[in-house]
Amino acid sequence: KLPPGPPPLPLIGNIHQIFGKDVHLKFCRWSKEYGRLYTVQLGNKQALVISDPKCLKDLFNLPASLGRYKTELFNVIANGNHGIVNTEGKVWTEQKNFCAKTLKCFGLGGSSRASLEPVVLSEIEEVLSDLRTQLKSSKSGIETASLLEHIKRYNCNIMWKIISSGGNEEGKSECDNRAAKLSRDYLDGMARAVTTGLAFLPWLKYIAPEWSGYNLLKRTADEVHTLVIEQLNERRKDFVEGKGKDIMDAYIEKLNLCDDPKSSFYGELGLQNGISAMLELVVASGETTPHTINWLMLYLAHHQRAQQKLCDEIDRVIGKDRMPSLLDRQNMPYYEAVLQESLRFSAMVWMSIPHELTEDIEFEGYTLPKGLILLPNLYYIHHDPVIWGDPEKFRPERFISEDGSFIRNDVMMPFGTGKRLCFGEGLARDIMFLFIVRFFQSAQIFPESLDMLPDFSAQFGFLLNAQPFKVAIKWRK
Ligand code: HEM
Repeated sequence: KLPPGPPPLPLIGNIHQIFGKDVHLKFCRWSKEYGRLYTVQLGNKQALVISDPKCLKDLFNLPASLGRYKTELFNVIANGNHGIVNTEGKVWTEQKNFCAKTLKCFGLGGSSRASLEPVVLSEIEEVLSDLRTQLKSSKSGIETASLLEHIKRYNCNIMWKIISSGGNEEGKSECDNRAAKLSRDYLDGMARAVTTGLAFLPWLKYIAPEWSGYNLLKRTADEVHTLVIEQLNERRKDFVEGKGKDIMDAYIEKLNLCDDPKSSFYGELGLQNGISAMLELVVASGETTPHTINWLMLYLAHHQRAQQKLCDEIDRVIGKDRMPSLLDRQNMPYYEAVLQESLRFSAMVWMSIPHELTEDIEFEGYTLPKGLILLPNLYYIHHDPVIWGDPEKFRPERFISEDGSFIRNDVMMPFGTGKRLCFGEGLARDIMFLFIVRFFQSAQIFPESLDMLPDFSAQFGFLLNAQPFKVAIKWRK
């Protein structure tokens, strides 16, 4: 017996009710009506929606919930079941552990921290310099700019450096020209696939491939696969063992050395897994990190007091003459609170990435069958009035204690929870910290005019993104 939920229609189930925009709000209304666990029917599949943080944690810590529901959203980029996001069992464990380890090594927060931090800071200087030039040449005389494209370029340049360019200039232009656009196109395809229902009705790809977003996903995935294969083959030619400088090198070495036919790194399958895993890193980071920074910018343009408090903290901890360093983070509780509140309020990855049960289990008095889709209602969890009191208010102070320190709150799960949570969290937090802190060390932002900033309603898709907006920028002395 499964928990109750909205009554389904024959064949399509509840799909007609979750079609179109703002579906996250519909799921929240059902959470209020049916409670912390309810069932929806998505075509021929049943899904359990979990809207309670403790239930979600308990469930996602069980090995049976580590399966992944294979939607077209990731099938195409994973070229079937390769890589990390779309795999389970041995392949998932091996690929995820390897990627997480190499990210630590070549990302910002690990052994290469000392070498990558200045590179990241110089990327930020470039964004600031571009903004200065753009604003000077603005004919209208109003110094306004949309920041999102700049932030995406910054993030993508860094990701591409970590994955495939080892920080050289060539990699950067490659990224600018192709990978950034491809990851954006792919995310657009994913957004379309969520609103058209393709995410849960795979047969739509046969009857409406263009309209459903499938063709966009497929075209983009094919192109980006070619891009990575080209690079990988080029690199393999003159690869020197032990001299790896990025994730692609680490993969080449691993593939070259693997002689165990049972390993997910072996032979042609190993190559497929490696390519999919690297692409998934680009896709998984390409929009999430920039849109989180973008939401934070929008909130701070609205909330000038919070912005001023952040600037004061930056001045106090870092000052005006020195560049920020990741080590400063531990001394900046208000920054941490602003970011945390932005992650909570936007609840950008609103339904996480669906899981699927790999075996029957007993849970909370119900028998949950193998194959059941698991949908974490992260939007509801981050907006539940019982937990937050005033969830519709942007209020970083909810994460600050009386003595001014940062309050960790276990209910926050913007990166998911359990054994399958996002392993890019550390890197995302590092990339965001350096950008946000250096930006507000240099500038302050204001609404273009009071009625020009959008409200906080989101553009609905796989992610909840802010509506396009511009801000006025004032450089700080
Ligand atoms: C603010 C930025 C980010 C947010 C909010 C975010 C959030 C999430 C969430 C909610 C999941 C689903 C977890 C689950 O399945 O239970 C996820 C998975 C994932 N994320 Fe992130 N993420 C962010 C940045 C990144 C970055 C920078 C990377 C790569 C370096 C990354 C790589 C991944 C991968 C590969 C998965 C799939 C993990 C798996 O299937 O085991 N993410 N992320």
